[in-house]
Amino acid sequence: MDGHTPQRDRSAPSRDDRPALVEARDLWLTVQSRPVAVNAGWRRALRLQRAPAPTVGERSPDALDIVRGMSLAVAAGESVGIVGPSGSGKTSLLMLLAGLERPTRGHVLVDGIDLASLNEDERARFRGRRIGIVFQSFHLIPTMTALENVAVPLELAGREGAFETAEAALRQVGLGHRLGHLPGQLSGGEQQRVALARAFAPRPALLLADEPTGNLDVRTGESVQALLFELQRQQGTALLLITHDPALAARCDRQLVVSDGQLRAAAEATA
Ligand SMILES: Nc1ncnc2c1ncn2[C@@H]1O[C@H](COP(=O)(O)OP(=O)(O)OP(=O)(O)O)[C@@H](O)[C@H]1O
Repeated sequence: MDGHTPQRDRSAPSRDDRPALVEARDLWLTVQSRPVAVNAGWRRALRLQRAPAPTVGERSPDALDIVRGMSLAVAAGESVGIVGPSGSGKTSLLMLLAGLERPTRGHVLVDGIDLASLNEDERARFRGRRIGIVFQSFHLIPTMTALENVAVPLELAGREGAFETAEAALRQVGLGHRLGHLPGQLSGGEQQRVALARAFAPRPALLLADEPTGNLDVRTGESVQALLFELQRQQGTALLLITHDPALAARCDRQLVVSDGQLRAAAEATA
């Protein structure tokens, strides 16, 4: 890893005393509530004064804590449903766990690796090998066929036989007959199946799913859910599933609730 030795820490137990696959320790994410940079022309036109930059270590008066001390441990193969009101910080948590957002404070360990100990390229490579992500709006590359959408990330991760693996993954999600079609030629449910094939093809240890059926009608959503849990169980993947649907969250081994930037067990949240 570029001569860089990531920190390994396997000491932290998850709730059932197995070493945690994912461990988030007291995560905070603070953003500025005002735009940081306003074009100088607009600034003059609007007669805005440049806000004085806070000195290092000083908290800006515009700081907004959108994640406020979240801690979490997920064991290998475990599924966790995360619910909570809109704007409470669910997607922000997922971005932190994926290493796509850097915590202002706290640490994320996946498979014993502290994501902060990796540089950006190493984090991207680590994600490519160990973490799959499924978004509500599919996030497929529109100019690539279904097969390319699954195969290219495998190739980029240096996998041998990327196209064969991708084809097998697409057959597994029932799309063996649509390999050469572009996302725009596929229905929403089919596009999400491609996204599932792409996420599971590298056999990740962790799958992060953000409202994976939020853009689908009820029937299509149910078939995508069934497929998601089938692949998760088959591969023994840990799953962190964000949803507004309590019935979908209830299909997971346990549920957590995000509220106002904090994370609680579902039972605590209703008590
Ligand atoms: N980069 C950012 N800059 C400023 N505010 C942000 C940023 N990212 C998220 N937020 C704010 O943080 C809060 C939490 O957002 P987040 O997307 O995590 O909520 P959520 O629980 O996933 O919501 P939803 O269920 O509607 O998707 C929101 O108020 C959002 O506007």
